[in-house]
Amino acid sequence: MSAADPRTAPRQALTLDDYAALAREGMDPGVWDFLQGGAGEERTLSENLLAFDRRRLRTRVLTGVAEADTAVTVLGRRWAAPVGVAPMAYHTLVHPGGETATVQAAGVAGLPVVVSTFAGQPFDKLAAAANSPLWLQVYCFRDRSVTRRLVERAAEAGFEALVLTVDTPRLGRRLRDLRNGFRLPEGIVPANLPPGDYSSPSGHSRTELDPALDWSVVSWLKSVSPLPVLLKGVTTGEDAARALDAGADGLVVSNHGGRQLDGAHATVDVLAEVAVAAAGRCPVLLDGGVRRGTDVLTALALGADAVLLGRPVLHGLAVAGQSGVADVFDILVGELADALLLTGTPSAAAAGPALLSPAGAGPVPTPATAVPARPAADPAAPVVLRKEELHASLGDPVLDTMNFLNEVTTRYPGAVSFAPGRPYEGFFDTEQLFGHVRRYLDHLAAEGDTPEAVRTKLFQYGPTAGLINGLIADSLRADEGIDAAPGSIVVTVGCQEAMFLTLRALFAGPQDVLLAASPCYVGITGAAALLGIPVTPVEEGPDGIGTAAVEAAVLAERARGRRPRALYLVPDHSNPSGNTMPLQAREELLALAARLDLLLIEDNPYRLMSTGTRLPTLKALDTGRRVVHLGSYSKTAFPGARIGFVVADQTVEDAQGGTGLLADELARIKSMVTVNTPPLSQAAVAGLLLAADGRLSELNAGPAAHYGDVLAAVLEQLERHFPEERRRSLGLSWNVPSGGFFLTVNVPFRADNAALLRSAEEYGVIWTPMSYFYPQGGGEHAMRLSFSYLTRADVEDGTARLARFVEAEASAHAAAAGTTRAADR
Ligand SMILES: Cc1cc2nc3c(=O)[nH]c(=O)nc-3n(C[C@H](O)[C@H](O)[C@H](O)COP(=O)(O)O)c2cc1C
Repeated sequence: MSAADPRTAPRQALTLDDYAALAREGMDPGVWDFLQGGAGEERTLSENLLAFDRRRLRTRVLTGVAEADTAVTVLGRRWAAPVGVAPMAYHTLVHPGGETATVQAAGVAGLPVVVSTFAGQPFDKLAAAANSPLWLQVYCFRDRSVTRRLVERAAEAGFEALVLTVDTPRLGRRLRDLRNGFRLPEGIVPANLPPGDYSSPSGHSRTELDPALDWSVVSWLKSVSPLPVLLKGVTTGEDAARALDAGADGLVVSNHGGRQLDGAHATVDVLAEVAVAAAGRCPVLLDGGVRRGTDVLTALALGADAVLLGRPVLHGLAVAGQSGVADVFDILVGELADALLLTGTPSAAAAGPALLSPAGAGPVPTPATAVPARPAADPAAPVVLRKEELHASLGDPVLDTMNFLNEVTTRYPGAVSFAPGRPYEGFFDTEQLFGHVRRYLDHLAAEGDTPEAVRTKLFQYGPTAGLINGLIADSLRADEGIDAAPGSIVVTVGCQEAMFLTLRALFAGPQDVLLAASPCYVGITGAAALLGIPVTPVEEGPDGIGTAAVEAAVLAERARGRRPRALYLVPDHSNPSGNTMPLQAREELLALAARLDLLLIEDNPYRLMSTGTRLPTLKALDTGRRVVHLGSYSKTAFPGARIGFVVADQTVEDAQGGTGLLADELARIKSMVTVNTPPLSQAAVAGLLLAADGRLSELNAGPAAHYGDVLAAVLEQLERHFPEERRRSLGLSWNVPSGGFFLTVNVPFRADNAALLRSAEEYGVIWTPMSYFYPQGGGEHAMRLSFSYLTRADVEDGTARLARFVEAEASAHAAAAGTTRAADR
């Protein structure tokens, strides 16, 4: 099949793409299409390449690295570079040397080969030619005895591992092959399978491959072979976790080179998710689109232990047999060595996330979107700024999370809205505001301030850390049992500024990650995005965030070479879920944080607005000063004041041994952000605190009862419209928060923007898609209902509308599912 002149090929081919071009020249077009093509419109196929193209590496200089070591160890075996050969059927199709030539080239390069179930040459012949590890790729047949025999043959030949392909219940729709009516040429048959008709790969896969595999296949395979089992085709964190539970010894992040589901993600885009879930417990490999040494390094930086190379190996083989494959390896490994050296990375094993852009692994603009130089502007024309020239974080979708919701709310003013997390306005009284300020001014006078001093306090720039820190400290002691010195408190412009200051101070470099409860309040993920801080979600359950999940996330991040610096959480009546952590979970989390040297950022705006027993805050239980406590007066006083605060009582020691508090550092940052929090606002809140002797809980007993009553109304109405039997048959459920402003309703259909629009337009009811609070995916079948802004009457009306909407969506969903099932039959 190879036609290009092998003597000229290596001279002409300087890159793997050069090899592809040469291979194509000499190949039968039908074979080329079979080899090169992907499924459907080949969007995933090209995305595999584009996703690498979008990434850029950070280079460190003057590192003293004169030569980089490309070697790695995988499953206890040394590979000369983090590169292996991906399993590909029928190497004999492109060169008579077939798999033997590939294996020989790999042996010389010190790289492993994963041999396909559909290899064109027998395992024992390959083993005899091999000088590096051979693994067997396994397809599981309907007739398990065929699979079993295959595996046994490989083990007998000395293969070292099994790679079970899990993304192929049947072959993807490869349109090029369908159009070409592709059939394997005579003589091209699998050498390690029983005789049969293999001429149509897709036809054969339909009749022979087991389409109904489940996780039990892993234990079955392990029961018939002592070899380690890797799963090829895992592309989500959830499946990675399941795979490890099922006993997998390794994972290959793969979309089959874009040959299965067209529309699947590029593998490099999902690699980090899988690597985090694997948490260093097993090797993680990646294939798909690797064409350059920098692609290999990018994959390592995102958490891969090694990559597998697919089509380029067949290109090299087609062009020049064993020497072509050898040249492909030389080019790729040489490029990798260059990339290591030029980024200042001493070895492949040392490659980590710091090699990627500061936002972690965020895509960088493609050349197509790069900004061209602009012609000199007409000096008289008003300036027009280009979005691409503003800071890249402004493109982060989290910043637009609420845009659509706001748009819908404006467009349907008559709808009942379960969306805003605002306090109820019935308790606000304009006149009282003057009373609060007056009370604070009287307090200052009683404390000995002269009228001039009072005037200065109100009218001048004030102390950056705040004016009313003493009153806040008293209130925290009276209400929360938190013993915080006034000097450890910084009064901020809303809690949002407190988050911003805290993140800025604590996160030192690209290796520092923020763990955040998932689902999560968008204010914190937005602040992290603006500051370029990577966020790793930690799943929250009905009892809030669990220690096992936190520990797994911390270990996973450490395995990737990153430092989990702090965990952000809302322990009481969380936004958005409404869940509350039990006391024991709080104590366990504090113990874990101490053990893992993790800081906790506790945000707790809703607890004093809730009736019933209040559990101690994390800060009240915090004997080791691990908790940075964020506070807000937006719910307990009024949001227009924009008063929040942070208790940051951690000691900070400088290189000379001098010490201060984290609060001092936060104040230094604040001095360059908002300078000080408006004194008039502080005065209004202080007056309120004084009115209640610091006990906001007492002052808010009325509003808290109101919120409790509205929450009860929502629960009653949901129950009325969906009694137990009905909701069970619909697949509907909701949580029962003990307070706060929110609850979660799980629905049997996708609660996305399209559904929200139908809900507003046809039923006059608005809610928030829960997926907004999962920046990395999740919550697609849940909605957040906020009730704080509503009255009982609103709730009755709104829930009736919501019930009609849910019933309609659920039956449309059931009808669609029925149609699909019928079509499948
Ligand atoms: C011609 C060809 C045959 C393949 N045969 C198999 C196979 O038998 N088993 C398997 O698990 N994957 C198979 N694959 C998928 C590869 O193992 C791998 O996932 C993919 O080629 C990697 O992408 P890349 O070609 O962009 O490097 C095949 C791919 C190609 C191109």
